Amino acid sequence: MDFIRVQELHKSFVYYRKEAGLKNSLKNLFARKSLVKEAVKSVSFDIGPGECVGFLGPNGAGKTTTLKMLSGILYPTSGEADVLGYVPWERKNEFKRLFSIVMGQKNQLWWDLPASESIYLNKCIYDVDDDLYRRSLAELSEMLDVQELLDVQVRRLSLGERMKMELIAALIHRPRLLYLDEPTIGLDFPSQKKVREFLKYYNEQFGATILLTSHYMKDVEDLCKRTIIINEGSLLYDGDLHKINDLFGEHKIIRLQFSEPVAEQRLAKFGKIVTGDGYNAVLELPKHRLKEVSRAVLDSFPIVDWTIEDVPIEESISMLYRKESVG
Ligand SMILES: Nc1ncnc2c1ncn2[C@@H]1O[C@H](COP(=O)(O)OP(=O)(O)OP(=O)(O)O)[C@@H](O)[C@H]1O
Repeated sequence: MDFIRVQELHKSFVYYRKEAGLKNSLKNLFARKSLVKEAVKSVSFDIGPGECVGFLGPNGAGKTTTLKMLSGILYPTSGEADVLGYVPWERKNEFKRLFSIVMGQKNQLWWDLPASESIYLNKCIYDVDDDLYRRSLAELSEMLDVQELLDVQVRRLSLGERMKMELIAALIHRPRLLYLDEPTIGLDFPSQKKVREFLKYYNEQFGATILLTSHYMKDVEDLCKRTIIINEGSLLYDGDLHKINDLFGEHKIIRLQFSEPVAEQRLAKFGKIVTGDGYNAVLELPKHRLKEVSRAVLDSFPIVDWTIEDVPIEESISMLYRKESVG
């Protein structure tokens, strides 16, 4: 049975344009111009139990709007969703106990109180029994290495420490489903890594299902085998993250370093020059030309070093955003 089933989900926002100035404010009182933004357009997908799925798209693609509908914060304009057997926007209490949503850009903890107080409040709201609460708090705070900080006022914590507390508060009732909206935004690399390791542990240890949005590709590469990509509200791709490269024909990258400058015109006949500054160049070419081009390049230029790599996944995803749809 599917854990999340989304069918033709659609969300339009009606909003009003308000021009600046007192005169325009008065004019708006009598004649407001309404505009419609279609944030999510007939999106459908299924997610199975225990899956960890990356939910990607450029700014304004409709990711947060979709997550808000799937957690019952927003009503859709049309379409259906079944999440763990519930219709999210009916907001049944039993449903609310089964999931958590963590937003990297929003603080859900009490700012002036220690994180332990907000965590305890969630224990009471979710009616977590004392034994499970003690075990979960000890386990989660140890995993995230923040035991010493639980009793520090939230406003005195660093961004990374606060995000770890947000995660503990969100997971104290052991939800089966976790929506994560940019959980590593603004964190330094060690904190990003720690949060990723922790999410992996939570997914594996408790079989939790995770739907993750992030603009850091490393988050998605480390955690999610499957990726759903949307742009301008429409679904563009649903599948294996690393198969995105195949959509554009298999290409490879050759990275070259020369002992003396090489003119770009001489390189151009071997492939598309991605970057080049005389002493270094990056060429992109179809995989079937790899052998022939490698040999020719090695014979023709004063090579100091060279490597062959896959096209970076970010590059393919940007190409996907620029295309209207993929057949
Ligand atoms: N309440 C609202 N009223 C009008 N338009 C809205 C509202 N909320 C969101 N939008 C618009 O809907 C579109 C999708 O927004 P959404 O926040 O879902 O994007 P996103 O994919 O999460 O983007 P980001 O990566 O920047 O967070 C945007 O163009 C946004 O301006």
